[in-house]
Amino acid sequence: MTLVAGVDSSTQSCKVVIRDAETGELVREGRASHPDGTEVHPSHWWSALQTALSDAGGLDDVAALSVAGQQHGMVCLDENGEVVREALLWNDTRSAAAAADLTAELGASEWAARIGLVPVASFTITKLRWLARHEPANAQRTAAVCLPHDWLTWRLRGTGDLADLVTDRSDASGTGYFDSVTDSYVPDLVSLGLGRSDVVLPRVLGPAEFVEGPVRLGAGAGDNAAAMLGVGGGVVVSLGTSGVVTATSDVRAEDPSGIVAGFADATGRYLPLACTLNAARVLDATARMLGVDLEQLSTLALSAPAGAEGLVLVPYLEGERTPNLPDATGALHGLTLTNATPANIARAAVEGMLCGLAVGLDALVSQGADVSGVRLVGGAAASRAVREIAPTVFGVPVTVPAPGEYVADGAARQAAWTLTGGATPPEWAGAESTRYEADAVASVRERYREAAERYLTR
Ligand SMILES: Nc1ncnc2c1ncn2[C@@H]1O[C@H](COP(=O)(O)OP(=O)(O)O)[C@@H](O)[C@H]1O
Ligand SMILES: O=C(CO)[C@@H](O)[C@H](O)COP(=O)(O)O
Repeated sequence: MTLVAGVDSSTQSCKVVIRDAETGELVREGRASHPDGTEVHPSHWWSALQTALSDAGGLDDVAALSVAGQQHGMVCLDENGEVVREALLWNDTRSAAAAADLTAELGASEWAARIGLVPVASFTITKLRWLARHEPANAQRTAAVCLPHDWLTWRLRGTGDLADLVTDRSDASGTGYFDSVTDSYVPDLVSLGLGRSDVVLPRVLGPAEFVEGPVRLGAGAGDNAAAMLGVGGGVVVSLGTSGVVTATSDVRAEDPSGIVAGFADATGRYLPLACTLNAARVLDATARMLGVDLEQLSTLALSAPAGAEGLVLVPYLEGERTPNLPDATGALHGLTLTNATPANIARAAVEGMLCGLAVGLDALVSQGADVSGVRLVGGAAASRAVREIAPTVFGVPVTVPAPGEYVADGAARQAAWTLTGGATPPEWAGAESTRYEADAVASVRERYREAAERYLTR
């Protein structure tokens, strides 16, 4: 049996799956936690990867490996390959003013037309602008810029040579300085961010291309592109730290409102995507607030009626990206003496988180996506309340693949692709799915829309 490994270096943890390259059957797996925070030294990802790999039984019998990871994080390296400063992650909003400036400088329509994105604080280019403005010595010392998954692939490769940095088209398309139609970096946009363009950027490998390391190393991917490869297509809603709605397309999305980002996928196509900053952690915070665990939160939420008797939770706990409100805070609206119960609060948290994602689904539809059903993945898809309430908010049937690590699975499938070559990835049997159907409750979204317009800033 030939084995392949897939890695998901995500915001909260590192997961490794080892699968049979031919059938996709899961052979073993491992995981390790990442530290909290939106500013993290990449060495933590490296030690978590080592732990997760050893937890998964190591790589001695593995033929190929690909790393998928959280998108957009800014990893700056000096000319010796040392990390210049802690990486700023996708959910670090300190570059919000830089994003607004960059958008104003070219105009939203030109950004959308040139690279399919309108800058928001998540994208790497805004972090480079922040660095140039606030830490000019670090900006000056930066000899190479890469993304979390690129850096891990490079460390695995082990040469220490900046010229050996590689990436893939899906993650490059989220930087803000890569054109996924011509598949090339845009030097004037690198300059617009960093103030200069004479930095090393990772070479962009094709979907089945590889480089040599301790094992064959695939190009890797952004986590959302890898999840799409892992579940095998459709409209995917992922409820991890971020809430993400994605589909696959033959054309790049160019949305001047910036709600839909025109990313690339991991197969040579495109991945229109809308992303919120507030998903699974809204439930973590609500459970903490109510003094219950996640299982009890789910039970409480399902014991309350749809609409939580008028309670609406607007979940902007980390600020928000969709809509672009980096300084907004969350709020609980509609409290009365009768509806102020733990059950209603739990229900409002689940509904509020899902309503935030439904805004993204609407935006995908307005970009031409056919949303007749969604596939639910990510940590919070393990919640029964989330699975059962999702169709009432989204208004379409929801299928939930068997619990698994779909980002790491997509990376493993890419690793297998490096062994088979060809235009398409190897066919692996899809996971068993459970389908959830329920009538849409339109009033939940209507009341959320009204509440979401009212928020306090930090
Ligand atoms: N049963 C559950 N109910 C609700 N949330 C859950 C449950 N199990 C895990 N989670 C949440 O899922 C999140 C981790 O999901 P994951 O997709 O791994 O995130 P990320 O990819 O951003 O690191 C955590 O916030 C965790 O609390
Ligand atoms: O910023 C985005 C997508 O644009 C996020 O989806 C990140 O890629 C982080 O993903 P998770 O760690 O939450 O899965």
